[in-house]
Amino acid sequence: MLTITSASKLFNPGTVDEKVALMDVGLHLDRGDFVTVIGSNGAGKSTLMNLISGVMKPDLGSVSIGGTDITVRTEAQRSRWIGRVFQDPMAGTAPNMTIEENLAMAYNRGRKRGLSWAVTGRRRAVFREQLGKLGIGLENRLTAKVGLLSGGERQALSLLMATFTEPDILLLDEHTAALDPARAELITRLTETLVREMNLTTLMVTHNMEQAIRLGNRLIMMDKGRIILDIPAGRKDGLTVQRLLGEFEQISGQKLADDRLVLG
Ligand SMILES: Nc1ncnc2c1ncn2[C@@H]1O[C@H](COP(=O)(O)OP(=O)(O)OP(=O)(O)O)[C@@H](O)[C@H]1O
Repeated sequence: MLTITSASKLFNPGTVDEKVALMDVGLHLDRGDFVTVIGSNGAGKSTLMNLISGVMKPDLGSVSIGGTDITVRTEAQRSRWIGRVFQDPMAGTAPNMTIEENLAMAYNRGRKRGLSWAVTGRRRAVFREQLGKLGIGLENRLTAKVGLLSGGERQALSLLMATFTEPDILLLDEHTAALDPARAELITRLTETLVREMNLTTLMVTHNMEQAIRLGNRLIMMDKGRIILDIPAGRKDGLTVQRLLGEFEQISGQKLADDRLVLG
């Protein structure tokens, strides 16, 4: 479903600020794979997500979805295939628009320009049904401005909007990190349900190692722009944070110096 081939990305090349964000990264996800991504600060996780979503292009290498090379396509052109939820609950939704207007926008994502964002009676029924799945009462607040929702409610809506059109790839960029533990757990459960029901091919960046172990069928660890560990479904069972830290030390020859990652 998703194939990244030999992707490299360098920032500020040839200057004192040169940073290797990705170095010769190869990754293939089959349809329905749910891959969690961990790694220390600056490991290249966000850059990887940005290359897939089209926010930036690799200096070398390629990205393809479903066999189509999308390396040079813009972010807007890719939006029909890709749904993304960011860490910041404010990022995925338009605060001055109502819940139903936001959903109409998500519904039209990647479709022909000029289509109306009008909320028809039929669409409203679909929106109500979809929102009902979240189980937090948003289906009764269709005309509420999104700016009035709590962070957790907004993130639940962002998640629904990102998955609404059953994208080929779902990118979750530390999407529970800014929430309190109870809301984070709610969003995690919703994520699991939506991914499972739609069999979505998913890449989820998280700083929470427990979460990375518990969720999904595969785990990758990044360090200094490379994928240094790729743990497939069978080997994930029985994995512990301690063992993961041990593997990191063994491969990189150093202790993991990122408290946020170690402590979760
Ligand atoms: N726009 C940019 N300009 C210059 N350097 C950048 C830019 N974006 C990222 N970098 C650098 O590239 C490297 C990888 O950054 P990236 O944000 O992908 O890491 P990350 O794994 O997401 O880190 P974190 O967990 O801290 O968010 C880092 O050294 C970072 O400083």
